[in-house]
Amino acid sequence: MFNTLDDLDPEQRVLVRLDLNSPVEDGQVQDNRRFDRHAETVRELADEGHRVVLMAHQGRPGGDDFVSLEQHADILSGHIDREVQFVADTYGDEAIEAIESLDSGEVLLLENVRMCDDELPEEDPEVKADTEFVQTLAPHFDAYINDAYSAAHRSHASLVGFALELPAFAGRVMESEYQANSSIATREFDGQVTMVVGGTKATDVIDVMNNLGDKVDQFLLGGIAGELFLRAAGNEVGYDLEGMDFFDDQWEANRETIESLLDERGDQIKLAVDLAYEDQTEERGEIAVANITGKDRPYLDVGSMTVDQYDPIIRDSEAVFVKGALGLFEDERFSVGTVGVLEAIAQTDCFSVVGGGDTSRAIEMYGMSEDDFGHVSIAGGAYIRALTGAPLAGVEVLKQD
Ligand SMILES: Nc1ncnc2c1ncn2[C@@H]1O[C@H](COP(=O)(O)OP(=O)(O)OP(=O)(O)O)[C@@H](O)[C@H]1O
Ligand SMILES: O=C(O)[C@H](O)COP(=O)(O)O
Repeated sequence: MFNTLDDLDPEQRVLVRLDLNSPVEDGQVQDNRRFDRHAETVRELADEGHRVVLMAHQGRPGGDDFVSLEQHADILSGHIDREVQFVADTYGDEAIEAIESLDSGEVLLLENVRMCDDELPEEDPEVKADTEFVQTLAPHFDAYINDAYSAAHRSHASLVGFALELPAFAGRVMESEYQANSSIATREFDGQVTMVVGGTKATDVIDVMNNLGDKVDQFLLGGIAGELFLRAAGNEVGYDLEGMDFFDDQWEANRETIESLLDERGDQIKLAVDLAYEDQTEERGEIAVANITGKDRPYLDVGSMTVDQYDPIIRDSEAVFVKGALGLFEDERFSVGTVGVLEAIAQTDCFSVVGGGDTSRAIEMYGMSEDDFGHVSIAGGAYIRALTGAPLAGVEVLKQD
């Protein structure tokens, strides 16, 4: 399929693309699971005595989180227990000097690749390979390693250009993410396959249903997306109240598609039977969907009866995939749905993949162990594409014929 670190010659000068894109609060880069995961690849390369040069991005130009990678070097250093040098340059003289001064087993992080003009426009790999950025850096290396699975849906220079100029390899994160996340599209399961879909984006849920309808036996819905399906089924939910902008635009754009999905795949689609809200005393209240008569409050989670209905379906499944949260789990009062399904998955020995940048955070937040899941993805946009079988530009260029 593609070459991995097992195929790398000894003592190489390696250029490694990671995805260290992180939340930034008041200018402070927040440590997160991406550092921990990529640490495995970086540690292995350094332990093997390669000269390790890392590339990554942070934020998008113009955004508050578009910052230097200096803090990332410190955070990563803590995860691999060795120094990560940093140079505030990507392919200028300063960067080249730092690269050329590296010794065996040393690690250097270059500046945010999105600060280079050549990085961002989405173009074909051949065009990216021909940029000054790639043409200047590539001759200083023996091999290119892409570990940035979660950014691999972007056809940017650091993700697709170097693979055409240097022998290319998949890092450990790339390998494991690719195998797990593509499995629903590529693998046959003996028993029932269940997909838990929620979150805020109706189009993600629609894409998954359109592409995987024949592979998945049951879709268990929740979240904002689930409310839109409930509304299409004739319930008085899924409306924006003052100050909200979750529903109206999505309803207008997706109403017909949702209605036809309910018509065509109604047997496979399980909707919430009750929902949770914040009551007058700021506690969690619950109401059966059948008893909702007015558009008077936002719903923030699926209810406990819904969790009771979803739980046995999960326990009877051979494989369970999760995309998107069933409620606003960041607030403990509205974590019941998301945590309920995750606990059911953790307690069974089904094959499972939990993804979505936000959703997988619930595992750590509520004290569950990643070891109880088959795979917990660190990808967002790349995960939904992989689920639906869409190719990822950064993976395609790694593939061997
Ligand atoms: N009823 C709800 N009201 C408000 N927010 C909700 C509700 N249900 C789910 N959410 C929010 O949805 C978010 C997850 O949605 P999203 O569609 O972004 O899914 P994801 O797949 O985890 O993330 P991403 O696609 O960004 O990687 C959670 O942070 C959760 O708070
Ligand atoms: O955080 C992510 O999902 C990836 O790093 C991709 O970032 P992007 O959406 O800014 O390209």
